Amino acid sequence: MTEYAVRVRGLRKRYGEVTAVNGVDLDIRRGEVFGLLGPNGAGKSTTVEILRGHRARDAGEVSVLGADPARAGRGWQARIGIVWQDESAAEESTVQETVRHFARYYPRPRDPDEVIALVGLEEKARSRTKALSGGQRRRLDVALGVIGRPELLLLDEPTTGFDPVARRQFWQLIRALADEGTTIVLTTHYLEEAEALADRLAVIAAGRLLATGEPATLAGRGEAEAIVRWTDPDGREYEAVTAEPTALVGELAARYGGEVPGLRVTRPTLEDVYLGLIGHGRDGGSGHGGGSGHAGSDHGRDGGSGQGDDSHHTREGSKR
Ligand SMILES: Nc1ncnc2c1ncn2[C@@H]1O[C@H](COP(=O)(O)OP(=O)(O)OP(=O)(O)O)[C@@H](O)[C@H]1O
Repeated sequence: MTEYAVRVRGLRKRYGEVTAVNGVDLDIRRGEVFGLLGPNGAGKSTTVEILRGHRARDAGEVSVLGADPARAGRGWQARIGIVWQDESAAEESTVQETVRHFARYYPRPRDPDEVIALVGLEEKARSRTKALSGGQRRRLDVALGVIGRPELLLLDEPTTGFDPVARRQFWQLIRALADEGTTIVLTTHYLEEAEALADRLAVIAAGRLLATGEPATLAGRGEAEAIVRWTDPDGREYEAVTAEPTALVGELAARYGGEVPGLRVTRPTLEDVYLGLIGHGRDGGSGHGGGSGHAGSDHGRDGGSGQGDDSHHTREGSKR
């Protein structure tokens, strides 16, 4: 058994004139929760479909659970669970019948009633699937994805349409599956979901990999300086970028004789880093790389306004 559940090298896929995947490399370790982020049309679904063997590639090497998806057989397929975008059709059969039916396809399925409870559909177990709400149907999709006790679970935007409580229940389920050793690859547009679940992330745009890493350190986020904002009693807003926010807050507290008016101290969020990577950072720039930490921001470039000292880059009247 190799250390990796998924290895991809130089993956390319075109649809006519459109290059959907343009030379992507991925290494996803066994037992890892791996998030794929990227704007609409980035190539995420295409990549996941190729990993599953549902789509042929034009070039590159792909190994999933030790096999090439283009040539792997039924035994290999049974080791993989999937939750696709808009998958389930409205049916006359009930939730329970549907889950039991799918369980029969697998050699070592989970208990269908347990799975129904895991996805929070107990009260709907006897409802026809056509009577489910959009979010409930999505939960059924998740149930069908995990019923076969997969070694690798591929989830394409699994929580679209979930209410906030359902989303958190789903996160618990994913963490429980990860604790059991399931490798999980998920695409999502919810950055808080990526942050909550993923051990590592890849950001792709226009079919190319822009960055990979842990959510806390992606694209220099770990070393990024803090932004300290405050409002002068005369109403002017200030912000300073500093590696030593505590020291600056101490200086400000001394200057204002106690409470610093309108004080806020922030570090770049995953969203800041993501937007910087895909070229929609705070400066609206085209920053691909985000090596500065505040990916796409212009902090620290236009020096002081007289407030603060050389260790903090301060400017006045900034706005988000
Ligand atoms: N079956 C298809 N035929 C032609 N073009 C396609 C097909 N599927 C995807 N594409 C194109 O390939 C590109 C990548 O699409 P893909 O669905 O992989 O993106 P995505 O990152 O999953 O997007 P989203 O976040 O919107 O789901 C897009 O430009 C899309 O229009």
